[in-house]
Amino acid sequence: MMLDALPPTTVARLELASFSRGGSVILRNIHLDLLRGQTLALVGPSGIGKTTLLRILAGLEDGYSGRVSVEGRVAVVFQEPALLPWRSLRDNICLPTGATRDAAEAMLAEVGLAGRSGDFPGQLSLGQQRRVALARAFAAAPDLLLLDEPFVSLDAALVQDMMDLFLKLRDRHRVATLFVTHAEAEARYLSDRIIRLQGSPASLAPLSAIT
Ligand SMILES: Nc1ncnc2c1ncn2[C@@H]1O[C@H](COP(=O)(O)OP(=O)(O)OP(=O)(O)O)[C@@H](O)[C@H]1O
Repeated sequence: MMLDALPPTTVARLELASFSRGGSVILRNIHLDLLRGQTLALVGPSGIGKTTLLRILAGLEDGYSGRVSVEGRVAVVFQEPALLPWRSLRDNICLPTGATRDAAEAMLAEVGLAGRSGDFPGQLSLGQQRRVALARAFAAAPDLLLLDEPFVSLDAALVQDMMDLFLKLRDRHRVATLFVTHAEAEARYLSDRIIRLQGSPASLAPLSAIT
């Protein structure tokens, strides 16, 4: 949704007065800007509303008061890779993004899956499927990238590989990123700024900068 023109470096602006679910206020008074080429990490305890905030930015939630302004395309990477099992890796990228076959294969090569474009998701490990999900997100040439715990349950070496891969793609595509994580070490490694959600999930959840 685009309501007002944003400053040129601002890809998305959230001005949330409140969001309620099941009669409880989950989020209140959250204002943030996401800037081109920058990564904002969102941390906080389980159940506080991190995914909800990300979903509001993605346009997947209504029922909030306030406004969300986004300039351009949005791509989301959830915890689960959410690939179509009956489609090849190439089709998993081309169909949702409109990328050409060549572009999809080039993106798969970028994430270390050269020559695998005709394979199916079931032939891949979870870590490899996550790479495809990241490739699919960047193939959409997003202006705003929303990552919801994309490295959870991967081993430490693979997390490091995935984080370095993300940094390479982010810098090339100059995307604005919101990165939701429990892992503050990941947040520090990847982001320009870290923000934390605090407070009871059933009441106010003010946001405060910690870096
Ligand atoms: N589909 C849903 N229906 C009802 N309540 C929900 C739903 N999804 C989330 N909630 C509730 O909304 C609140 C915020 O959930 P959310 O998933 O945004 O938290 P989170 O900080 O992302 O948690 P986690 O770190 O565990 O993923 C929680 O109290 C949760 O129980």
